[in-house]
Amino acid sequence: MLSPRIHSPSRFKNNSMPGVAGQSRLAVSSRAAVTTGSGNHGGGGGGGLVRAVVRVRPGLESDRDNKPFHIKVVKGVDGEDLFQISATKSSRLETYRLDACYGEETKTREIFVAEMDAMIASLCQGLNSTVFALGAIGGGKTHTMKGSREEPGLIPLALEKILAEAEKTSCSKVEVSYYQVYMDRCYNLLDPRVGEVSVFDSSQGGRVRLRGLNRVCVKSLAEFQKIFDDGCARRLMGQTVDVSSRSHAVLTVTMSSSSTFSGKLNLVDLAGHEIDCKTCNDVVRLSEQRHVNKSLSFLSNVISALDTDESRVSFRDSTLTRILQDSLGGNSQVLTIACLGASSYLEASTTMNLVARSRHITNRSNSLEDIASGEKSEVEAEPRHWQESQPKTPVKSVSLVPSPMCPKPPTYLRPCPSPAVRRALMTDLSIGNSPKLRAPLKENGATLKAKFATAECPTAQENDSIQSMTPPSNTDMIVASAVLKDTDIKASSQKASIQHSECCSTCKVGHVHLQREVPFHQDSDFLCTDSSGFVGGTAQRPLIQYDNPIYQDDSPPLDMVSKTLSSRIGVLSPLSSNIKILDVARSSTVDCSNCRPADEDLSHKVSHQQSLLAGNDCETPEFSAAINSSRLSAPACSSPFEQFNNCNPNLQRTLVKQYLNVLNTATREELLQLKGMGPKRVARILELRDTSPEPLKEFQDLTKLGLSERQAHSIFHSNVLRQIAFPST
Ligand SMILES: Nc1ncnc2c1ncn2[C@@H]1O[C@H](COP(=O)(O)OP(=O)(O)OP(=O)(O)O)[C@@H](O)[C@H]1O
Repeated sequence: MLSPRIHSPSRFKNNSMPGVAGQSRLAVSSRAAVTTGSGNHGGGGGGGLVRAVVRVRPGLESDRDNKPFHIKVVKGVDGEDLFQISATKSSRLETYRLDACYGEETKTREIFVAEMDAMIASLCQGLNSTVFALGAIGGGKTHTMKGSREEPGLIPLALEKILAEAEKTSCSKVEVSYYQVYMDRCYNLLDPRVGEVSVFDSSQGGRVRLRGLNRVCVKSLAEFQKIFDDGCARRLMGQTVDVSSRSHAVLTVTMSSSSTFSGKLNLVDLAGHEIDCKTCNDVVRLSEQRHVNKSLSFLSNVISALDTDESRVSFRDSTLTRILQDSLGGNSQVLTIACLGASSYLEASTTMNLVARSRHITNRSNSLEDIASGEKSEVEAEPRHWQESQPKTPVKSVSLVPSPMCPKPPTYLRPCPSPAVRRALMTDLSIGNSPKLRAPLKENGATLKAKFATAECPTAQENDSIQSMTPPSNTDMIVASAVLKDTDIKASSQKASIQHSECCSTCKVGHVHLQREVPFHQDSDFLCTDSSGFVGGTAQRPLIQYDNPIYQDDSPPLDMVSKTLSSRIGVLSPLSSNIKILDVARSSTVDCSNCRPADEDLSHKVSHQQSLLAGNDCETPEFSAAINSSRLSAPACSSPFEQFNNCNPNLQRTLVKQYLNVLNTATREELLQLKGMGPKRVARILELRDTSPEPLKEFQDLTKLGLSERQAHSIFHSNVLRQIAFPST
């Protein structure tokens, strides 16, 4: 069976929907459902009309042995019932103030009675409502909304009830439209001939009009079921995990009477969010998923803003929210159902955050009960103490885009660093740069460097427990204290191992891609999209994915980045020394005497660190100066290739461009003077030039000359880099 279990709460509340007095949640079996909240919509919010509930589906055959998380109800400080989702294999847990929780045994009809009866009553009075089923792929959204013949979903149940109500008031007309929003474009599902539906603003008071969307009048459930089934068959599905919906499907039911009112009910089966790297997606799939995740983030922003009664709600950020605008704002009711399957803890918490971001109360990555001894707390306490005593330094170098939507720092978001910073991180992504830190790491049998080099990553299980070990923001301090306390090898070893764990904790499976880690300032608000499209919010979500990393879990980017920046920026060195190095480098005289031995450098760092601790010198080296200094001071003793890697990326690009330019334009004689260019290769270049004026545009184009990549590098190296390093040769 699936792990999530609903622990019955000690008390239940009558939790009524507006418009229907006395509608009781007790209609739902106490064994399977839990309700909390203050009795109004949006129990945790500002008294808005947003209800956030969770439905946990039973385990399927494929979920066997997969117990990624538990859900339980706990008592809040003031005695209220709170929902807690906790990882099975670690002590990570998050707490939300939700309105209800429906367990594995709850039938859709029970949810309908509890949540939607009142909505339909409101519809009859001319109010608009929207129901969203949201969750990861395979979470049970379609089962909840559409259902099956054996267990009809909320859509057929709603239609059944609406048609019954319409019959009572003989003048009411029930019409349905059905469309999908795919890659932010709207398509009619009832009439395939129409194709794309145009969304444009109407001249009447900010309303949105949909040109090409037809409404079909339905009189009986059988009639509706046929239309609906046809529409469902047209919905875009992917084959990645079983059959998965790749678009948001919206069924809009309009109930109107010629004289009095016209209410609208939107029933939305959202596309599932997913961590794209898990499924080795192709380009189209990635793009689809990116759109899905992005639109879900925008929807979450809207829900959160409505829930907290914010004065500005950004409906226009995505097509879906733009279309649904008139059924979300004002006095419309919104019901969000978080459908949780047996996905990972991360996916479950992402779902919860998307649905109930503004109800997110706590987020703990470690729990004292789970810590066998006090050892870890001590290890954490020291860096924290150190951190508190320090001025904020290197991370501010990374510019962050402030988000107007995020009142709290979203823990899963990290801003993308500039390519230069990424490169800098990549080159220095090794704690092993410090011999004193390397020693304890070696002692532990696994240096970070080795870890990264061999691309070893913790397993999912390890990862969860790793994440629970220490809060992310401590690692930088751990690095610092490890450098400082060289006498305390044991302590350093402990700290270094924690640091190592954190650095690797961003991925659960597969390999590590060095470029994926990006700086993250936890004290800042910012808005950033990742490759999978998530935008803003406070959801626990992994984010930036460069090239082809595989990650699954929330990560401590601050630590790793602080660490790497520390080594790159030279934050532990005094400004004066940076300037000195810079000056030496600028003098353009390559002199090995300027390269201080590592130990000397370290002692320098230590002495500066000690002076920092003593509060004597709080100066922070300029980021750019430090970058330059480390780049410029290094090459004296390094190979030309290392120099090339160390030099400014713009310079690298320029050199490559110049080199290719020479190959594209030089005469035959000039080309023959180049190293590695024999008559055959030169002839090939001239041949290529006949076909195109600029045949070599990229470095990779050198393979057109019949060179392997290695040969191309080697020739480039001998022609260009040697000239830089040893101009006299
Ligand atoms: N409450 C439930 N009881 C029994 N089976 C369920 C329940 N919820 C979901 N399932 C089953 O789980 C599987 C996945 O559910 P479903 O297709 O509804 O997921 P989904 O969230 O719509 O996925 P996707 O985003 O990929 O479309 C289906 O086989 C469905 O029958």
